[in-house]
Amino acid sequence: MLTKRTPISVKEAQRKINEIPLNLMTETIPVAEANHRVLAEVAKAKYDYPHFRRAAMDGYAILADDDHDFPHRFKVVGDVQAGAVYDRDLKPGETVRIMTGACVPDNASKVIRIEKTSDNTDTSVMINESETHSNITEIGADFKQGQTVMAAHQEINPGGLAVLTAFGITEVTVYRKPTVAIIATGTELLTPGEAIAKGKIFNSNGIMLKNLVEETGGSVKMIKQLPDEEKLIKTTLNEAITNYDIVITDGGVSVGDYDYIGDIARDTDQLLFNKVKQRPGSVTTAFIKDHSLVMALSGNPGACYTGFYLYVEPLIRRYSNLPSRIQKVTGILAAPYRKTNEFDRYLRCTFEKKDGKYYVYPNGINRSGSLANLQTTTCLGVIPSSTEPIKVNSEVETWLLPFK
Ligand SMILES: Nc1nc2c(c(=O)[nH]1)N[C@H]1C(S)=C(S)[C@@H](COP(=O)(O)OP(=O)(O)OC[C@H]3O[C@@H](n4cnc5c(N)ncnc54)[C@H](O)[C@@H]3O)O[C@H]1N2
Ligand code: MOO
Repeated sequence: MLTKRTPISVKEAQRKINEIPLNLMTETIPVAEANHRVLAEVAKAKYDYPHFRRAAMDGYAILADDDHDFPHRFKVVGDVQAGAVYDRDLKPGETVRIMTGACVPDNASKVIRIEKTSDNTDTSVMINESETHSNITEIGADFKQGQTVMAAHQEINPGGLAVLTAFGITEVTVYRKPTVAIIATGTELLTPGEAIAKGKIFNSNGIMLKNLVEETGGSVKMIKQLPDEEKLIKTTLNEAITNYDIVITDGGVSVGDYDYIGDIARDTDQLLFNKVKQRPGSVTTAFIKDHSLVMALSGNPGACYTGFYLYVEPLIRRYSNLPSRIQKVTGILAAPYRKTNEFDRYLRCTFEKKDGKYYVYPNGINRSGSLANLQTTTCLGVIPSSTEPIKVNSEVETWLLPFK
């Protein structure tokens, strides 16, 4: 259906998405499943870490009073491997043979490395010289009891999992991932595995959107591929809206005869926008229904990809109380781009960093309907609308894309 649409700026469209109030929810999950989840509460040290005086070297523990006049023969009164404890005090002239990671006797002040000893037997050892370091890691060297081991709102990584596990923590409270439905529309769409046929194409946007959502931190709960049938699209869209936080559609959002998503958006009472002053993806549309955001991206692969980064990536990150991972820098357009644009163009580019400057190169075919450069694009260069082609070496706002 053809109706007049009023385009708004990208900034305004982003503002509208950014102003959607989110009901941030948390959930408690096993630490073993928490990699890349975002901690919602601070994690504190349950005890000092390490919680016992730990040998940092394989060697012999001695008293401070015996730490002089080497070489000096010591009586070996024990053998302490990691995990074991020698729970008596050392007496003058005594030592225990001790391994890295083992608990040092309370009154010992140093561990002399094995390399500095000779004539070792089960009952005696000659210690030839002292050490400048104690070779003992004192109680609480890493963390004192009650200290913050991980601040809230951090994305947990494998190193963080180690820190939490060091305190025997088995569960953490993290932000719940937003649930996402992805609905690709188009009677031309084939499912991978089907035979290619004239006029038909594979649903290449579906797999791209699924993986973009997942690597951003969303949970894809529904994936559909629908022919342009109004009733089917409406029913499926309503089912997705009822059940999920974000519904991403692609295709069918323009003004063509079968562009039903556009029609549905125009009928809603919470339309955020249905045309944006941008290329590619000027048809990008967003509306809210039943607390769910429907983000209707263009079916054109280049526009679908760009639309995800412009609007969906920051929204998914917000569900985890985190800023977008897109890094905005000022780049230098290092190769010609001759096309002029009525709207700002988010040009798919690559970049090179030299002497602290970002040199930005338009990446091959930049048409909205082209997907040739999607694998190799690493940034978007913003080319302002103009009647004149932009000059080489102009400064351009550059968005460095995550996971690239
Ligand atoms: N008369 C007008 N025609 C068009 C306008 C306009 O303003 N007036 N806008 C053009 C612009 S700009 C764009 S962008 C496209 C947007 O179209 P839709 O978002 O409605 O998408 P479709 O028409 O369904 O598809 C466009 C293109 O993308 C291919 N496609 C669709 N889905 C997928 C998918 N899942 N995987 C891969 N490729 C897909 C589809 O086959 C088409 O080639 O409209 C212009 N037209
Ligand atoms: O709005 Mo469209 O510029 O061709 O993607």
